[in-house]
Amino acid sequence: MLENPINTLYPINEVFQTIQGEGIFTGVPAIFIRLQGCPVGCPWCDTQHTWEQQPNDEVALSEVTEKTQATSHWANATAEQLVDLLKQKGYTAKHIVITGGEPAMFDLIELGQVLEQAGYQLQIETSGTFLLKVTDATWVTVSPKLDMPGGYMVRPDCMKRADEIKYPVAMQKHIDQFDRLLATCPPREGVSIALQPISQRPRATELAMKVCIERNWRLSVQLHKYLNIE
Ligand SMILES: C[S@@+](CC[C@H](N)C(=O)[O-])C[C@H]1O[C@@H](n2cnc3c(N)ncnc32)[C@H](O)[C@@H]1O
Ligand SMILES: Nc1nc2[nH]cc(C(=O)O)c2c(=O)[nH]1
Ligand code: SF4
Ligand SMILES: [Mg+2]
Repeated sequence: MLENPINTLYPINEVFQTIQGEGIFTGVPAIFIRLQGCPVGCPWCDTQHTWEQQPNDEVALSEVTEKTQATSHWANATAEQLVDLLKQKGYTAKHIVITGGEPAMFDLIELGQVLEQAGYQLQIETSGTFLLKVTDATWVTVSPKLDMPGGYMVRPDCMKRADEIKYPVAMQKHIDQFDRLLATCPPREGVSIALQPISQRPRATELAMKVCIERNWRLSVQLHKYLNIE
């Protein structure tokens, strides 16, 4: 039995099965559930169509699950509806990535409990700027967003809960900002740290590789963009 079965509605932008292209789980077959809405405002964000949750963009769940291109259309779904959908689609992956948008704007406990009961392992991709409401078993990937236009701050409790840190970089200034974050809001001992070059820019990739080698951090290159998959 769930502790609070209240049939929370989650705003869904898209659901698809692919290969995880980022972070520690790179290469793992995964189902992505992308939630609508993010106020953080990273200028280089690759999912800007998920930022606004406009009432006029609400569509039927069947429409978002059949998307062939990125749009700002979204549909409400309960956790149970999502489990039914994954079964109906015949997806074989057992790893589910909850992303967005900023999924940590929502209470993800019920979603996590229902998906875990159905046999899935959950991962959340988050900027670390909202209080996390996830199950204990959820793998938390924090991709810290520092000094972004939305004015949100990375939370020390998110940094402590992180199972991995995956920081987007393009220039030395970003490394300096990250160093200050690590000094003031340290993650747990031994947590994996990766640098992720912003938008595959060659200079960003060179910088990320250089710093990763110096610090013994990992490189995360958004494999899906090199493979031209979702
Ligand atoms: C689109 S975000 C959604 C989840 C959450 N809002 C976050 O920022 O972690 C998913 C991941 O993509 C990364 N990302 C977004 N745009 C990117 C870009 N242009 N280049 C590299 N990484 C990017 C984010 O840093 C994050 O790790
Ligand atoms: N293949 C693939 N891997 C990903 N890892 C994180 C993604 C995201 O947008 O959160 C993502 C994505 O959009 N596609
Ligand atoms: S926090 Fe994530 S979804 Fe929001 S703007 Fe930044 S990268 Fe995009
Ligand atoms: Mg992506």
